Amino acid sequence: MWRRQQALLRGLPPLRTVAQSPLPRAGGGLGCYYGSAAPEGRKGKTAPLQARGMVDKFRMRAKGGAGGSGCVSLRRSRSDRQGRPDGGNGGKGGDVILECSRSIWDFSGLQHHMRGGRGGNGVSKNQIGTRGSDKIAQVPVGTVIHLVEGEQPSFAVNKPTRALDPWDIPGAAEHSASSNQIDDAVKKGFDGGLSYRRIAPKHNTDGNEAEQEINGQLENRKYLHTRSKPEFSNTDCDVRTYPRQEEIDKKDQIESEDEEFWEDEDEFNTDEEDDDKEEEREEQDVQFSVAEMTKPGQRLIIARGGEGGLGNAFIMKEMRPSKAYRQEKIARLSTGQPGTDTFLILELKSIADVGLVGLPNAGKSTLLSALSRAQPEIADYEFTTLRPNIGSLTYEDYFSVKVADIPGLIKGAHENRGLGHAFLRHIERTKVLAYVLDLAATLNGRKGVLPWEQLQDLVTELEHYQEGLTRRPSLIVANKIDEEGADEMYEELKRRVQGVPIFPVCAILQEGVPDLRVGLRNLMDDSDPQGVDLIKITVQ
Ligand SMILES: Nc1nc2c(ncn2[C@@H]2O[C@H](COP(=O)(O)OP(=O)(O)OP(=O)(O)O)[C@@H](O)[C@H]2O)c(=O)[nH]1
Repeated sequence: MWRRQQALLRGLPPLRTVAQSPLPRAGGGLGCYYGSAAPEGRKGKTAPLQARGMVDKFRMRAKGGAGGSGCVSLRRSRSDRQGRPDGGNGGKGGDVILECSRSIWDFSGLQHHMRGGRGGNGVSKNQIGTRGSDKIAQVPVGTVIHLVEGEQPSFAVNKPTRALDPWDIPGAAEHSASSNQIDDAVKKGFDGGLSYRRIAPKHNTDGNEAEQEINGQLENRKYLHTRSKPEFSNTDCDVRTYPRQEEIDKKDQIESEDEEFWEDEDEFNTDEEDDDKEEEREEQDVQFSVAEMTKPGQRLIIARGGEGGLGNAFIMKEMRPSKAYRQEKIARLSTGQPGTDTFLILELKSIADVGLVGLPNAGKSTLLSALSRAQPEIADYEFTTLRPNIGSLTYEDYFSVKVADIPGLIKGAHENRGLGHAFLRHIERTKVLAYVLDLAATLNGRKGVLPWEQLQDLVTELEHYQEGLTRRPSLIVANKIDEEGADEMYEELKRRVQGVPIFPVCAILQEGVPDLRVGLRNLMDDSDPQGVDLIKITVQ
């Protein structure tokens, strides 16, 4: 479904869906599994080829932690037997954050469900509850986020250290940026309540908006009231009827255990039929590419923690509720807000300047290791490369080019043959394409494909995947020139393919590699570079 929709979006005829395909699923569909990421029941359905493959599409549900409950407490003393409210506000719930990291290759280490920590409950003596812990998941560079349900994710500004976060300091007077509950409640006031103090927004050092009282720190002020006796008294407000701290804790624990969020743990482990239904449903509402993670260290908040509930000290000072509604309002405002809920699809699209494309065994990985310091797996069998490898090529003037070695493509990859074309998404963003052709594929009795036919197959597959992809600046690497008879094959290739530069190379001995480096650089700088045109390839 996913592939079909992508094809439709690109204006191509829809490709066969996974369900229709008689061949094993090769990673195109949403929620596809590879290797260890696959649930038991599904492992048998995948080809052995994929057993060590990467997970480059992933569905994830995230929920911000609930805010802690505000405390309802009275401080009594000998001189004040009725006591006065001193319950602190609840702490904010933790966020769920995606962090871009160079050391992560795919989504195999992620969890399908993530949830921020719950904010701590407020405590007596006007102490604010602790902030819920953030849950951080590391994703690879090049992760694209599609939104199925929920709020748009937002990039986080540089976070303040925990020590500076006012929500972490018990009894701190500042309130969180989006302290909506406080703000709303204060603005609305209580029914029949007295005047309230206005809370003005301010910008704190980390760029987040914070709210602060105009007239100084909350805890430094006296308990202000227009009446002579404290309005909050045992008679006005029977503390026994309020949700006490222990009760709130107990209730919250039960709620969090009961929540559906954890119940549908098998949501992503259903069988293929359910998977397709799910994909169909998702298709209707997916918002594509709502965010992209392109720089290491970048942080994206995908689910926000809820605001903490208000403590009775704050409510009584700021809102001065009327007697009639007091209990009800305090009970409602003291409950922490739930965090936001999102359903996302993560997709990996590597970012590189040059994409090495070739049939299996053409020598792409060997070439990458010759061009850069990358050390991809190299072996004399097909599909050694099961995930894209990226190497960095640095020139004398410190100009740097990233080269991606894409797993081998075969004819019919768009119909899910071989590893399928799932990996082609990794070259969607490359600026330059380098077609690696094996000059020795048919030499010395080998039953391979002739180099110009290799090129034709590759170009056809790329065009099937994305129309116009092959118009990108391109060059040809004629590899394995050291083999017997490869020189003649190279000469024949030059006759049959026009319009793009061809570089004879022996990747294994690094011969011709310096010229190729220059060729790649020229192609990057060229103002009018050429792509490969099928018409300019003579096959017959
Ligand atoms: N003679 C010769 N052999 C080479 C050359 N370059 C690579 N090879 C050999 O070709 C085989 C395949 O090399 P790889 O680099 O793994 O090829 P690949 O294109 O990455 O293969 P896949 O991972 O299947 O996509 C290995 O045995 C290499 O040693 C070359 O320039 N000359």
